Amino acid sequence: MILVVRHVKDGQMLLNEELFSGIHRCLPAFSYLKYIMILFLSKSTSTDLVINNPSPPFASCAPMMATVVICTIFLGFCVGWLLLRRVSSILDNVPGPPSKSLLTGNLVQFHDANGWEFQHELEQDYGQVVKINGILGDRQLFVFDPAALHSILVENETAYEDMPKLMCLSRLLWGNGILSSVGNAHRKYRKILTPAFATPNLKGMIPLFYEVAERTRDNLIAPHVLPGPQMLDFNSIFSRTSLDLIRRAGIGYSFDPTIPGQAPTDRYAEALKALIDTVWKLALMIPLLPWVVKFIPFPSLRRRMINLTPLPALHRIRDIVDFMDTAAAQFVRDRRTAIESGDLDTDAKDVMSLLMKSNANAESELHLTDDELVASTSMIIFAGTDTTSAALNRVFYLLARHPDLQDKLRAEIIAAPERLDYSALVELPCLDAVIHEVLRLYPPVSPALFREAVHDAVLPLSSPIIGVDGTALHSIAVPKGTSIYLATAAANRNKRVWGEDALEFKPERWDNGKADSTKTCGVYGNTMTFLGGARSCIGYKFAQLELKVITCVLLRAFRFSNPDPRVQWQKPGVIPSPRIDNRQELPILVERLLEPV
Ligand code: HEM
Repeated sequence: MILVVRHVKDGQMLLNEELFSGIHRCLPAFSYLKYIMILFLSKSTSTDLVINNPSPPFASCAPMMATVVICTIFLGFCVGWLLLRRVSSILDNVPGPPSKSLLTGNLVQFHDANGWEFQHELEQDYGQVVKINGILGDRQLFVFDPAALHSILVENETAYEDMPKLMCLSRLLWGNGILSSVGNAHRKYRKILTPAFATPNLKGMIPLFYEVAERTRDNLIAPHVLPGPQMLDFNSIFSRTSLDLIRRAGIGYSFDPTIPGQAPTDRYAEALKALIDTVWKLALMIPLLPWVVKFIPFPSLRRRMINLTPLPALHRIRDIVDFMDTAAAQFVRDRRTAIESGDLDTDAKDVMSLLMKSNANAESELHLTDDELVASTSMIIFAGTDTTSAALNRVFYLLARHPDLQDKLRAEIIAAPERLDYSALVELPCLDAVIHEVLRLYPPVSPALFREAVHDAVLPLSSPIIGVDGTALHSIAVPKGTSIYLATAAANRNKRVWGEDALEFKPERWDNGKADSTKTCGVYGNTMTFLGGARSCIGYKFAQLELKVITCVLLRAFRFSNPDPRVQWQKPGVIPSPRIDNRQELPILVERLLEPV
């Protein structure tokens, strides 16, 4: 599908061997077959020329028939061999749901809009590691055992990689950056990006968060609630707010948010949203990407093929990627010029300014090229936008449904100064508990996090599961190429970690740091929302601070209630979103508490 891009280096493409090695290894044999066909055909041509030696009836068809027979036998052999590989596996003893289809296994149930429910069933009905069926009976694992997650993300991290297919997708969309790199290249990005997210820099970003929060209050909400309580669509408000947050504090460029009901004026916001939706429409083609890149290594040729392919979604992706790429490249050029000419505000606090300033002085092995900076810009915007708006949607939906909790939280906020600094924000106990509990019970990126075993490995288990044959399994042997779903939502609701009330929304569980006795490798408090280990979310403190600032500013000014009862939380892509009749929407009743500024 998204064959557009510029930066793809052939050698970096990895194949999902478990799914593809069979077919891949057959390719030389297919070429051989083609060779035989050519031989037969050329032989047939030459017989035609021997006029004086007439052939018996059907003789001229014989080579063709032989070819067809050989092809059929060979193809049958290949398909049989592929299926045989699936017939028995070392993972068969791991319990899991029956396959729904020979072709797609459980994947449709797992990934459709209501996939959350199916995943919830897995977590309720089976052990902390569940086997599900993939394409043509490929065995995959759904994992939320704390010891197994620790092994995948920390202890034995090099044995597992982010899905090569998704890496390939993100490299094609944005180029080489933190989300699309592995090994040393990834470590380089982490090393140069981490300081931008360190506490002293985050402290400097808080005024930027307030600026955006107050703009949301004054421009997006207040004008609509002047005549009295109003139902407003908070999904669109928070989409604009989260993009504004990342543009202001992430890349240091701001724009005026649009008013709900009017057409959005910012093309970048539209482009980002449209990109994710459109890519998801072609999700079934993602597994083919590493192949496409391998066999069509030239971006210009891939582009020509896209232009010729009559798939409107593909053309849309091409145009969006072009647009985002141009915008990010322009941004990087302007920033570099400003740094070189000394015009960049020395107090600029946004992530990209900090990154580009430190990049200008970085040692050569850490230095990022302009292309890498362009990729980083797009990736930071991508990673920090929909995630934040999904979290804001949940926070305000839950506060609207829990009026007592909302009143308690508002009282805490009103008792504090209007603009809080870093330490005050992290110390408001009710605010801290609400944000932690929302992120625990409803992780915004879930359950769409994948890894693939790059060599044979063993998954340790914190408690044994009972295998299909009735024996207790204390660990699971994982063959190379196995796809693994990191079941973060299931981990966050694991009764063995959180107790019998794990499924309840109870912010008070965070009182006195009760929820904090370490049992998992999550970045804090046993939650896997931001993952753990070397690829954990680099922006997790940034994200929590922005959620806190928005909550403080909006709860001071408004009361939220009565979310539309038709709202359903669905997962059309990787991020669950509120929907009514298949439209993304979150109507909540809002009334003004303060005089407008
Ligand atoms: C509530 C909001 C957020 C959630 C739930 C979230 C969650 C995550 C998760 C689960 C990952 C790991 C993905 C994987 O390895 O497959 C991740 C990675 C990442 N996140 Fe976030 N994120 C959030 C907000 C942000 C923000 C605001 C930023 C930037 C300002 C950000 C930047 C990143 C980056 C750059 C990575 C890639 C890290 C790496 O590969 O080393 N995230 N995020």
